[in-house]
Amino acid sequence: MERAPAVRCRGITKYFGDVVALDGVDLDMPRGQVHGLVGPNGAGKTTLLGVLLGLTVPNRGSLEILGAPVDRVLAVPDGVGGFVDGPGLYPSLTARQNLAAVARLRGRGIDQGSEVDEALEQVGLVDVAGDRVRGFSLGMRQRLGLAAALLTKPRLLVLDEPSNGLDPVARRHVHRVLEGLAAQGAAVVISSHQMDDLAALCSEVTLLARGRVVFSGSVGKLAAESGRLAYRVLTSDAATARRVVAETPGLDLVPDRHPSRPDEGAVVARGQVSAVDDLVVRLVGAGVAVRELGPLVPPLEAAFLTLTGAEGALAEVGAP
Ligand SMILES: Nc1ncnc2c1ncn2[C@@H]1O[C@H](COP(=O)(O)OP(=O)(O)OP(=O)(O)O)[C@@H](O)[C@H]1O
Repeated sequence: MERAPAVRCRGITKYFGDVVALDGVDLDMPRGQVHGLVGPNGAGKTTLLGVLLGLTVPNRGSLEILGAPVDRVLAVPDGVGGFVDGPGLYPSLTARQNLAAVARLRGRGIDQGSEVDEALEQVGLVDVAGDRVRGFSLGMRQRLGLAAALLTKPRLLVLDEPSNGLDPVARRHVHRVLEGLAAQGAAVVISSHQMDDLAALCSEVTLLARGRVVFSGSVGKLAAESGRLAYRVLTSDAATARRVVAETPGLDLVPDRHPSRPDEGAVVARGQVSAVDDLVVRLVGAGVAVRELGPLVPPLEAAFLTLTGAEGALAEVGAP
């Protein structure tokens, strides 16, 4: 059983009236990893997370969680924790009282003292443990929701936009918690619109569009499938660099449409990674120093725009 993936969806379909929110989703999510769900607004991410949390019953398809088939009933499957659409919290109770309430409700042996303190510590809320949640910011509520989920020691943790409202320090904190959980063998599934979060955290991502899986696999594979990206190259000699780009097979020189970053020495070249490798070798051979080199649009974002049919947005940044 432990060998089974954390999640196995086959043909999961969900309608809301005439709207097809999920349209035959086949998906495996392994244990011991953070798996990202990404897609445009209305793609079906929250609906899928709701199915995993037992909040939404699909119309068709089969679901296995942690090796066990899930019945078509509204119930949190064993070993699963998390939340969608924000954590459910009691505003008039303090952070510690909220967690103690979770411990009592979901309990089975959760210590209302030490384990609650440990969860508060993990999400960095010890200093405000005695404050009422009514006065909490969005980011503090998000972290308290995460602490509540951690208390139940989930083997599958499901979170909708976990970085929503977090400042950079809190965001790092949450990343560490999620990575730690995955390192201990749990599966973590998050949805996010923040590509840098997904790139930093996720071993694998699933891209949903109009309720269908359009890609599922490693971030590296997704970037490779996005094809020819535009790279900005800052060198010691722009004129020679332009000539070398023009001479390098598989590369096109494209206008830098980022006038807000006026680097006289920068050129923008579009092509596969292998052609860009070749360019660097040729530049050095021509006595031109490469000072900076990077994709104009991060590969994950480029893949998102390409695979969801939003190439127009890519064209705006010189990467058609
Ligand atoms: N309870 C509901 N009743 C009716 N329609 C719904 C309901 N929940 C979701 N939908 C519809 O199902 C589709 C998928 O919605 P969902 O919230 O899963 O998308 P999402 O990818 O999470 O979007 P976002 O990025 O905006 O959060 C949308 O067309 C949405 O309007």
